[in-house]
Amino acid sequence: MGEALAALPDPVFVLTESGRYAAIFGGQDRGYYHDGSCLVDFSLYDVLSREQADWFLAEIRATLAADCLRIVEYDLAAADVAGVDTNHGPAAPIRFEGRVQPLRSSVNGERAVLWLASNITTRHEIEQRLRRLSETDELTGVPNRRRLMDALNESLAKLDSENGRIALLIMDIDRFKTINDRYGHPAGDAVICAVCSACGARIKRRDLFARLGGEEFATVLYDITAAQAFTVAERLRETVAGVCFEPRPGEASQVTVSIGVSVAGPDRRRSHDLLSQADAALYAAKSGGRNRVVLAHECD
Ligand SMILES: Nc1nc2c(ncn2[C@@H]2O[C@H](COP(=O)(O)OP(=O)(O)OP(=O)(O)O)[C@@H](O)[C@H]2O)c(=O)[nH]1
Repeated sequence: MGEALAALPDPVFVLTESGRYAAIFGGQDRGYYHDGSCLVDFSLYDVLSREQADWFLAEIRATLAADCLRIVEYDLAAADVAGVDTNHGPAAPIRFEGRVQPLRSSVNGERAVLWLASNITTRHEIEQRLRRLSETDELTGVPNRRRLMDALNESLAKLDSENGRIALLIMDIDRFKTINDRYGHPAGDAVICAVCSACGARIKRRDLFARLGGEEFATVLYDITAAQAFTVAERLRETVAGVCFEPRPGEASQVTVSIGVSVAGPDRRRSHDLLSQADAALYAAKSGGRNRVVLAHECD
């Protein structure tokens, strides 16, 4: 039986309620795991940083309290664990999936869990790459509509109703169809990319600039008043107007944008409302002559 447990591909730890390694089985593949057998009889606090040990202990206790299997994910490098031989096993941090199961009988007089640690680094990297791809606009490399909506919904959910200060800018290139018609679709694409990089460079790191699709973009500005949001939108409008592109060799051209601005407040906390207000303001900017910024409240 002991031989069968030792042959398990993934390492299995018996960890007690006080955070002691009571036993370790399996995890034989040195290409995938380090040898953790030296940890037996040590406490999590002997071999890990306080922060990491606190996290493991909290998970052990949460599993004992829930009295059922729990699945957790975490990063851990051999270098983070005192006593483990870092020469035999992966050098980089490993992404682990921990399957944590309460044990029915006590171990050394304590309640304990079985902690099965599986190396999911490759799967995790693929998941991260797919997530990045699903949130990125293919043409420009900036965040796409999905990423913008997720960020907007997340921040609106956290917004304090008293001090709600998030602005949404929707920006559309003026008479973009004429660029495509006159110079061709690839030149139109180049203009879209130029607008993205010019605007992306003008907003703060904490804010988000995204391409909604076609020649339409959106910006979420955090912790900002309506007047400040209007100023940022004006700055973006001027920035785009100052961008020179060369649709044909030796031929310089410029584009302008119209921008609608809406601001989250106690009565405007749903992303749908913010979007439709900013859209209405954008429409007002277009019909007011284009190359301008309109604040939603002006067209209420
Ligand atoms: N090159 C390029 N063109 C696109 C892309 N997506 C949408 N378009 C074009 O963008 C143009 C948008 O035209 P309209 O919606 O009529 O608007 P507009 O000409 O910008 O006029 P206003 O918005 O009223 O100022 C259409 O010709 C679309 O084919 C894209 O990814 N690349």
